[in-house]
Amino acid sequence: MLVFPNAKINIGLNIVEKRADGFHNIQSCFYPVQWTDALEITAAPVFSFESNGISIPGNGQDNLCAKAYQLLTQDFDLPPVKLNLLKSIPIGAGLGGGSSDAAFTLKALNQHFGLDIPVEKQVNYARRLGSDCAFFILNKPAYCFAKGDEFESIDLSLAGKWIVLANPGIHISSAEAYAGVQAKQSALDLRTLLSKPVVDWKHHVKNDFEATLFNKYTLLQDIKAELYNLGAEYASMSGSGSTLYAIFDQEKNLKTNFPKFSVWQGYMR
Ligand SMILES: C[C@](O)(CO)[C@H](O)COP(=O)(O)OP(=O)(O)OC[C@H]1O[C@@H](n2ccc(N)nc2=O)[C@H](O)[C@@H]1O
Ligand SMILES: Nc1ncnc2c1ncn2[C@@H]1O[C@H](COP(=O)(O)OP(=O)(O)OP(=O)(O)O)[C@@H](O)[C@H]1O
Repeated sequence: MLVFPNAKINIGLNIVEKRADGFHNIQSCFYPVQWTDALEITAAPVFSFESNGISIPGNGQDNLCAKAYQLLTQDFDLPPVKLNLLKSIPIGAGLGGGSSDAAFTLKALNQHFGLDIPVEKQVNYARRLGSDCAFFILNKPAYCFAKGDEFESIDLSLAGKWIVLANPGIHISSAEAYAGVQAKQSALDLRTLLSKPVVDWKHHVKNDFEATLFNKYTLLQDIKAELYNLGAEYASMSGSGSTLYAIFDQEKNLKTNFPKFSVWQGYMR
C-alpha cells in the first residue's frame, strides 16, 4: 500500500495558556497542503523501517512511523511489515511532516489489515504520538484548540488560491519555539477573523511564534516581507517555523525568487 502524507499550514496561531503538564493551549486553523512524503507499507518476515530522501535525525526505531506501528501492536496482533518512507517535507519546519507520517501510518495499517478502528479511536491513537498528529486523521481544514489535538470543523475554503511555501533550512523544534513564548489570551476570535476575505487577514491574523522567532532568526522576517512585496494577499510563518507561506489570488512562480530555499507551490484544495 502506498500513501502520501501531506503537510499542513497554521493560519493564525494563538498561544493562550501554559498548562500544568508543561504543554500549551493553542487556537489555530490547520489547513492541509499538498507537499507530501511517500510511505509504502509491504508485508515482510520481520518489522523494519527505512527512509530515503531528506535525512531524519534519530534512529529508525524513534521514527514516528515505527512508533505508530508499535502503538497498534499493543492492541492488535499485527503481522510484521516493512515501512519505506520517502521524506521530502522539510523537518523542524512547522509543516507537521513527521506528525502526518505518523497519522498516515495509523490510517494505512487500519486499512491494510482491515482493523475497523473507528475514526475517533484513530484520533486518540494519533494524539498519543504528538499534538499535531490528530489533525491528520481527518485531514480537513479545522479550527484546532487545546494542545492542537482537539478540533471542530471550520467553514473556510481556499480552493483555487495559489500557495507558496518557502523553507530556508533552519531547523526549529516545537520545544525550542514554545520555550521562547509567553502565553496570553487573545482578544479576537480567530474563527471570526477567518470569516473575512483573505486580503483582510494581514493585520489581525497572527502567529504568536513570529515575534520571538523573527527576533532570533531575522531572515524569517525578511522572507515574510519579501512575500508581501511579491504581491501576497496574506503571508505568515507556519506553526513553529521555519517555513513561511504566502497565499495569492492567482498562479505565481516564485521558485527563482528563493533559489537557496526548499520551495513548494501549487493550487490549494
Ligand atoms: C507548533 C505546532 O506545530 C502548531 O501546530 C504544534 O503545536 C507542535 O506540535 P508537535 O510538534 O506535534 O508537538 P509535540 O511533539 O506534541 O510536543 C513537542 C514539544 O512541544 C511543546 N508543545 C507542543 C504542543 C503544545 N500544544 N504545547 C507545547 O508546549 C512541548 O514542549 C512538547 O514537549
Ligand atoms: N517521520 C518523521 N519525519 C520527520 N521527523 C521525524 C519523523 N519521525 C520522527 N521525527 C523526529 O521529529 C523531529 C521533528 O519534529 P518537529 O515536530 O520539530 O518537526 P516536524 O515534524 O517537521 O513538524 P513541526 O515543525 O510542524 O512540528 C525530527 O528532528 C525527528 O527527530
